Amino acid sequence: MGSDESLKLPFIDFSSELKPSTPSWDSLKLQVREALENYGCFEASFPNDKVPGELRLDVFSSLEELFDLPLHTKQQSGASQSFQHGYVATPIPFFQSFGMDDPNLLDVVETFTDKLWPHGGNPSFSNNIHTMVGMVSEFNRSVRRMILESFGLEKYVDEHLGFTKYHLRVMKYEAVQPHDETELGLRVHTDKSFMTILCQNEVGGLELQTKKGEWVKFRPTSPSSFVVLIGDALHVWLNSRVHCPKHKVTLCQLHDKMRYSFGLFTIPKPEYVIKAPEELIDEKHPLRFKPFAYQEYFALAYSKPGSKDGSILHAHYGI
Ligand SMILES: O=C(O)CCC(=O)C(=O)O
Ligand SMILES: [Fe+2]
Repeated sequence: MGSDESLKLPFIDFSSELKPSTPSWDSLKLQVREALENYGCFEASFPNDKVPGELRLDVFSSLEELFDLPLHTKQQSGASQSFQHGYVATPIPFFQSFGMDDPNLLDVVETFTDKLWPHGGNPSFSNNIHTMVGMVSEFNRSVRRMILESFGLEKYVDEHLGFTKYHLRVMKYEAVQPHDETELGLRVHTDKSFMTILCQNEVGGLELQTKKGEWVKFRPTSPSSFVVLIGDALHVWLNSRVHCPKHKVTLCQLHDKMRYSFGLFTIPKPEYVIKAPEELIDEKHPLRFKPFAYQEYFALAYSKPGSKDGSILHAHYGI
């Protein structure tokens, strides 16, 4: 099915102060819940004092610098055991990515940077990435608190926030010579995370599928927007009360610019057992998934090629 050009992602303006128990917080949390129930995602916009436009530009120039390194240097960041870690490159279209666990820790980012720039590291790269991760992860904690509050699950907030870690993936997409007008940059999948927050440079391409099955192209309303989306882990933990959107990236052949994106994935700690709280289980909402340890699902999802679209989740754990 093609995308419906008239559809837009829900848009939420986060310019007010994000302080729990304030009227603006309570209004935002209802908007967040409504967007996630129907779309599983939304566009979040921030004023310049929260995520400065210059920081965004600095992050994208740092990514250009990173992907411009010679191939053998990029491979030194650690061989990839899975799509998740180290450097990955695929030829058509030319897609490259780097994955890093715990990017919220400055020494982890610096160790990564020192491997790639062995003569003195690259302090501005480390600072740009680490600062952006800090801002996005703080925002992510607020959104998850809003979601739990909106379902009356305040008592789980500390447990939920405490059992998560972060993973960063940065990507570069390059369209190759046309076979067709558009081509697939990243195939259809759901994220395995609790939540993912993405930002991209000015080159579009992200498409997400709504609960009704329509594909929506993400066209940012403002250049300072992020996309927030639900992954399998939160979909299961919330007993399917929020949608988990399949998504993909398509590239327009006519675009001669590179597409860069930055994704911060909030993931459960490996041993965390994902089990819906009893408050979300009733006659109208029977338990939808058997509980499982996150590492078990993660290993399963990455062991079977072609199983990234969420079907394996339903096949193994669906009730
Ligand atoms: O590049 C993008 O905008 C999307 C990336 C994505 O969906 C992923 O890494 O899981
Ligand atoms: Fe994704």
